[in-house]
Amino acid sequence: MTETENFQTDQAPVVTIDGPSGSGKGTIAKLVADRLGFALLDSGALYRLTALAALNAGADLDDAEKVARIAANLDIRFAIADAEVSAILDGVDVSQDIRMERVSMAASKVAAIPEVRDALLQRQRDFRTAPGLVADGRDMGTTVFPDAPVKIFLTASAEERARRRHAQLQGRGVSVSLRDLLEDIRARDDRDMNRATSPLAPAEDAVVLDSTEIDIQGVLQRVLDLVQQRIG
Ligand SMILES: Nc1ncnc2c1ncn2[C@@H]1O[C@H](COP(=O)(O)OP(=O)(O)OP(=O)(O)O)[C@@H](O)[C@H]1O
Ligand SMILES: Nc1ccn([C@H]2C[C@H](O)[C@@H](COP(=O)(O)O)O2)c(=O)n1
Repeated sequence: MTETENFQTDQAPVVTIDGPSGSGKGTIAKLVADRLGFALLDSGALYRLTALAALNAGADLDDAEKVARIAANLDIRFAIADAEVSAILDGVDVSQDIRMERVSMAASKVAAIPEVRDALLQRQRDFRTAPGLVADGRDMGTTVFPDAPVKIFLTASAEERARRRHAQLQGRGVSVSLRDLLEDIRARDDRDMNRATSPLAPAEDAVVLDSTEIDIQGVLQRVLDLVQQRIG
């Protein structure tokens, strides 16, 4: 890479969208990236891929050193076809597998390991590229891209997030109880917000957007307005 390309990459604007599970980060991040022609980072997918690789290896998820080694050596890539992003682990498309509930819970556990977060930090920063990046996760605005010009903290009530997830799963033909989903969401919120390293929290300079009563188009418009104000 030439010095000029490197400069452009380091300076490329980043829009960070952090928030709890099911608040709509992934949906909004994709729409915003499409509108702006920016690259997209789904940082949760990296934790999910680490969790799946650790489960596949039969690793004890409490073995921080081992799981961190797995995170540091992940053989992954993201492929884009028909506007859909697929996650490839060791050459296999695992896009569906990483969304399974057991992987979600495992991801939340491995994400609490500081050594795993360190191992994934540079990999996330490497997504920054011209003309810009939209990054969604839990610590995009606080830790990974603290200099981002646009930071959103997207939230919604736990009940509404459980309802959305329930509808999403039903749409895919997966039957789960709303009560179980709500419990699950609360357990993940608790773990994500209370871990010692990079806990889920709005950056000081983030705009907090509560989408409980705002539909997807409404949230998208608010984010685009903010991008217009901050980046032009
Ligand atoms: N403002 C909204 N109003 C209604 N439904 C929404 C809204 N935002 C997102 N959804 C729906 O909620 C579900 C969850 O959204 P999404 O997967 O984007 O959340 P997320 O924050 O990325 O979750 P996770 O962190 O668990 O990956 C999806 O079915 C999505 O279509
Ligand atoms: N920057 C991030 C992204 C995700 N995580 C954790 C939080 C979840 O428990 C898990 C999966 O994320 P999701 O795909 O649901 O967004 O990974 C995190 O700690 N930091």
